[in-house]
Formats: sequence, structure tokens, C-alpha cells
Amino acid sequence: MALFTQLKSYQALQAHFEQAKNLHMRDLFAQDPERFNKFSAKACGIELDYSKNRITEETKALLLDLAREALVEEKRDGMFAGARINTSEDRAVLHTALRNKSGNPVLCDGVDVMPEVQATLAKMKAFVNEVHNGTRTGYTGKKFTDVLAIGIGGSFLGPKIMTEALKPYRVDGLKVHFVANVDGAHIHDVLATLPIETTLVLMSSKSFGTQETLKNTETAKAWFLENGGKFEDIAKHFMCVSSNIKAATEFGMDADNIFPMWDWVGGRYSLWSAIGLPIALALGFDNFEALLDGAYEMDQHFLTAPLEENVPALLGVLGVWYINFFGAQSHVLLPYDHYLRGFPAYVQQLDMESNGKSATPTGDYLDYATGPVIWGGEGTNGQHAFHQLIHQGTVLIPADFIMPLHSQHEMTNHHAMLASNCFGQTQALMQGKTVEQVKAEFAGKGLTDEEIEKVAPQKVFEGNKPTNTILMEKLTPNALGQLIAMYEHKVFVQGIIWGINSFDQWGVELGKVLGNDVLAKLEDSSIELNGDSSTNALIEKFRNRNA
Ligand SMILES: O=P(O)(O)OC[C@H]1O[C@H](O)[C@H](O)[C@@H](O)[C@@H]1O
Repeated sequence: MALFTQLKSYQALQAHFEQAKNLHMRDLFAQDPERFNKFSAKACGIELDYSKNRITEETKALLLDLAREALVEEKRDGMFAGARINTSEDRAVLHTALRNKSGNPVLCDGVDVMPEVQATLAKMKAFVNEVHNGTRTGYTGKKFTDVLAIGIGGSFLGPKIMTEALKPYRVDGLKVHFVANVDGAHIHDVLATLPIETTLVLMSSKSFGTQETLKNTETAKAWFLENGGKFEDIAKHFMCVSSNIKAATEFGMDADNIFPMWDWVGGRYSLWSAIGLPIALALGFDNFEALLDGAYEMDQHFLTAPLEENVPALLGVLGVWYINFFGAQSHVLLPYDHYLRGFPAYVQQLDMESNGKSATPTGDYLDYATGPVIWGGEGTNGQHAFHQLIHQGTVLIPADFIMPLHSQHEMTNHHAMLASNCFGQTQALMQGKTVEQVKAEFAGKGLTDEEIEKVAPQKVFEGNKPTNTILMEKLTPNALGQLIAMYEHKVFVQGIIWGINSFDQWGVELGKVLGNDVLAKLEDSSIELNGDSSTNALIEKFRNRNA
């Protein structure tokens, strides 16, 4: 397969870019009252307004040619059908099977994975219901009141952020707490609030080999044993989710307390599996099912909608337009919803760990940009902080504004105010403010021409800053499932266009290996310091910190 920049459609886009880069969206809107209708699309409950992008109909057609030439549709079908597209780990990529509601089998190496998926969902459901109705209790027979969920990366961000996002749907009487960081401060503070007799510890680690998670689980176990729990009570209080059943059993997990997952589920795509148990415990199993349903609906849209109306595909190619032609290096997510405030951090792992790659699966180094820096924060707070740079800075930062039309809490006029800020921001970013408009504002204010010349450029907004507005009726479990799956598929589309493997994460390995080497040196001062002078000096400082 040719590299992205060698594709015919890439060359056509490059030629087109030379004139498209000079167009201003202000003019495009003025010329065409139908622009919104032409550049908006619907995917199940999600509506995408992408009219405030620096594109024409020709740009869209060329970008979709690129997607077709890169075989996005064929590879999409391959992923859903269990092809081993994660080649460096020789694995299929089947998170979509976890929410497959079609009743059809999904084959991985000729074996239908659906019976195992369904059996695990049934086990999760029974477990969640037993915890909620008090038939499963702690060692003194009391109903569980708290869950301590331990995990990191994909075994943490999804469960934590989605539980937060769906706060209004939480069940009463059971609080879910998350611990990820190996910084003892995190588990220290959380354990200090937990009642031993009624706390369930749920450890999530696909590999069952992640240092932070193992350490935090050991600490939780020691806390349990030191505060009244007995060794034989551990099975009542400690559960885990892992694909490494052997390591989990060796660690002392009771076989009945292990929820399985599979190597064809990537960590950052795993909240749909038993990794999502904290979500189900916090919200009830029906709400977890609704999250899966929403993702399934988005899967169907992604699979069947023509690329011209395919929301994840459109988002994917628009990203490529800015990254590879305009040179954008970051992409900002701006949820105008307090409960979605953690969502940018979720998409940050999803996108950056998937597409932060610089070589192809066939061994070529890339000479073009791939995944951008993903960042963001909740609106309206960001407007009073970092939006300045998006409006008037020197770098181009495409933005996704995410806005539910209904609030979870209809407080007087708050929601109209929130929405007005969201829509007003995208309008300001698009149209900007010309020097003529700025000068006209000075008229009659008694400023000299010289003073006006000095101040005016600082008040000019260039505009022409691209934004997508992503609307939904309300942030329900179903809508959130759709939203997450939409971003998963956007990332997939971009990975295919760039010719990279979006499903491995070798970039995190080196730090882990060197970290273990350093840990040995920190714990044993007789080990010779044979690294670079900086690392040696830092280790020395730590070794001597009590001197
Ligand atoms: O679930 P685990 O095996 O503990 O892995 C937790 C996380 O750590 C790794 O370093 C990866 O970068 C993540 O993709 C993964 O989700």
C-alpha cells in the first residue's frame, strides 16, 4: 500500500489547498445561505455541524476521495469482521463485538466470540444486581456501600470519566472511588474515607502486570488485613478484571472473582468489556447496557452511512485536512457540559495512544504528521482562560464544541446562557473581527489616528478558525455511548489514512523498562550507577534524601 503522501488524491488535495487556504469562512457563509444544510450530518442521536470549517464542496469531495483511496471502507469492514489489523501484536481488534446487538456471530480465527461476550455480560449483570440488592455482602454480612476501583490508563480513564459524565444516573447507596496513580497520596486519601466491612475492591488490569495497579492492590489488601479483615475474607472483598487469568490466580484472586477480557480488546477501547464494571456498579446494569446500545448504534452508522454523511469519517478527514495541509499540531475538545469535563482526557488517551506513531506496519518511517496533541476543558470555563490563544494566537487549533440541547438540571436560564456561549464562540472563531470593524468602534471616542493604529491590530480577530459543533438532545447513557464510539471511529479513519497501526502502544514500553531499572537502583544503593550523568545524579539525590 502506497504511503499517504503518494496517493493520487493526496496530490489533488495539495493542489486544491493552494487556493483553498486563502478562502475565508466569512465569505463562504455570505456567498451561500445553504452552507449549514450542505455541511451538516446526523448519526443516530448526534448532529454534526461542520459548516464552520475551511472547506468547499470540492474540498469535501477530495478528502473523501482520499479516504476511499486509502481503503477506509474496506479496512473498516475488516476490523468489524475480526481481521488481525493490530499486526505488531498479531491481534484482531474487536471492541465492536462487545456491543454487538445484531444477534450475528463475530468470528475471530473462525471462532464466534459472542457466546463468551454474552456470558461475561451475564456474569457482570448478576454481580452488579447482587451488590445492589445486598445478596452479595462483605465479610460481616453488611451490604456494600463503597467500591474501590483500581486501574490505570484504559483500565481507569473510561470507567472514571463515564461514571462522572453520567452522575445524574447513579444508583443510591453505592459510591465508586477510583485510584490510579502509584503516588501513595492517591490511595492514602481514598482509603482514609472507606469502611473496611462494606468496601468492595475491584482491580482492573488487562495484562495483570501493570506496576501501579499491582502496587495499589497490594496496599489495599494490606489495609484490609490490618484493619479487621481476615485472609479468608479476601475472596468476599477483592474482585478483578483481566485477560491474564493465570497471573490473577497466582496473585491470590479467587477464580470466581475474575471477570475475563480478551487480547482483541485494546486497553483504551475496553470500557465496553468487564473493565466497565465500575460504570455498571455506579449506574446500574441497565444504564451500562444503554451505553453499549448507543455505541452499537454509532457502529451501524459508521458501517452503513455513505462517506458523504458518515460522521466519524467526516471528522476524520477534516482532522487530516488541518494536520497535513494547514500544519495544525493540536486539536481541542470543548464540552459545554459540566459532567463531560473529563471527556477531553478520555479522547486524549484514545487518540494520542492510537495515532501517536511515526512508522508504518511495513517498516517505513513517515515524513508526514500523524496524530495531533489532544487537549481541552469544559466550556464556559475555558473561555476565561485558554480560548484567547485559539482566537488570537499564532497557531491554528481546530476545535470540537460538544453541546447537549437539554441540561440535566433545568435551572433558570442557565442552559440558554451555556448554549449562547458555545454557539457565540464558534461564530466568533469563524467570522472574527476585521480591522475596519475595530476602527469603526473607535469612531467618536476621541482617539488620534496614531493611537488607533497602535491599538487596532491587538483588537483584530483574524477569524477563519475551524470548529465542529456536535449536538445531542441530552447526555444520556445512550448518547454518551454514541459519542465515545464516534471518536473511536474518527481515530480509526485517520489511522487508516496515515497508514499506521492505531492499536498498539510500543511508545509506552521504554519508560516502563527504564523505570524498573531505576527502581532497583533507588531501592538498593549498592547497585552501580551506570547511566547518563543526569539520571545518575537524580538517583543519587533520591538515595541521599534523608542524609
Ligand atoms: O490494563 P493494564 O494491562 O493494566 O494496562 C493499563 C494501561 O497501561 C499501559 O501502559 C497502556 O499504555 C495502556 O493502554 C493500558 O490501558
